[in-house]
Amino acid sequence: MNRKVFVLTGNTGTGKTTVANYLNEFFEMPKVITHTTRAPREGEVDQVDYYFETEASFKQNHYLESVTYSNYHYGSSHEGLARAWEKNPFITIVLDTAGAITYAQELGDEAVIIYLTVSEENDLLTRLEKRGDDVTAVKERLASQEYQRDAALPDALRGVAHVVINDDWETTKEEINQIVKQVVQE
Ligand SMILES: Nc1ncnc2c1ncn2[C@@H]1O[C@H](COP(=O)(O)OP(=O)(O)OP(=O)(O)O)[C@@H](O)[C@H]1O
Ligand SMILES: Nc1nc2c(ncn2[C@@H]2O[C@H](COP(=O)(O)O)[C@@H](O)[C@H]2O)c(=O)[nH]1
Repeated sequence: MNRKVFVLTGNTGTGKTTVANYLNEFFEMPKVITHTTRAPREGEVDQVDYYFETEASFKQNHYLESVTYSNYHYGSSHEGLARAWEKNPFITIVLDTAGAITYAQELGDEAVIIYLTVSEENDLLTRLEKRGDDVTAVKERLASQEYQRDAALPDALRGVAHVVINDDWETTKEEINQIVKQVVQE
């Protein structure tokens, strides 16, 4: 069966969730919900934004990959993937670049990697502030090692990932539509 997971990766604020929501709304692609031990932020809902886990419950799942940031675990489980694939052969997941590299290695052609970026780094700060993120937390995130790492396409994703520069949303939608069309026809 031609099943695919569209992996949306890239730095904070580049539009990964926006693209996942678009793919859900216009192509009915369910989003794989990942697991984390960090606490929910204001407005986040368990089993919608994440499966919010304790240290003990996090260990109960079977992970395709997992990462640890600021002492919190994040992981995408085989169970979560299966639940999304039960609904549709085309699904999405939002991951950092470390996760995207693992997906490319483990799933090969089943993983369609889309690396999102912007031309002007300053736009990210503006977008995240507009999104309502706490300004101090945003500045910390933009100064983090993970931010530096995800600011450029990792070597392991060169020639593998579709790179989409999300400056103008209308242009981005067209590029995403083209990628979907190409993948669905494969
Ligand atoms: N092309 C665009 N032009 C202007 N604003 C945009 C564009 N794309 C997304 N945004 C806005 O930028 C903000 C960040 O987008 P989004 O939440 O999708 O980013 P993200 O990559 O998922 O971030 P994070 O990893 O921090 O969760 C949102 O408020 C979104 O509406
Ligand atoms: N490799 C993985 N990365 C994940 C997973 N779930 C989320 N993420 C990424 O982690 C950072 C931090 O997320 P935040 O919600 O605390 O801001 C972000 O880049 C997410 O995309 C996962 O299961 N595996």
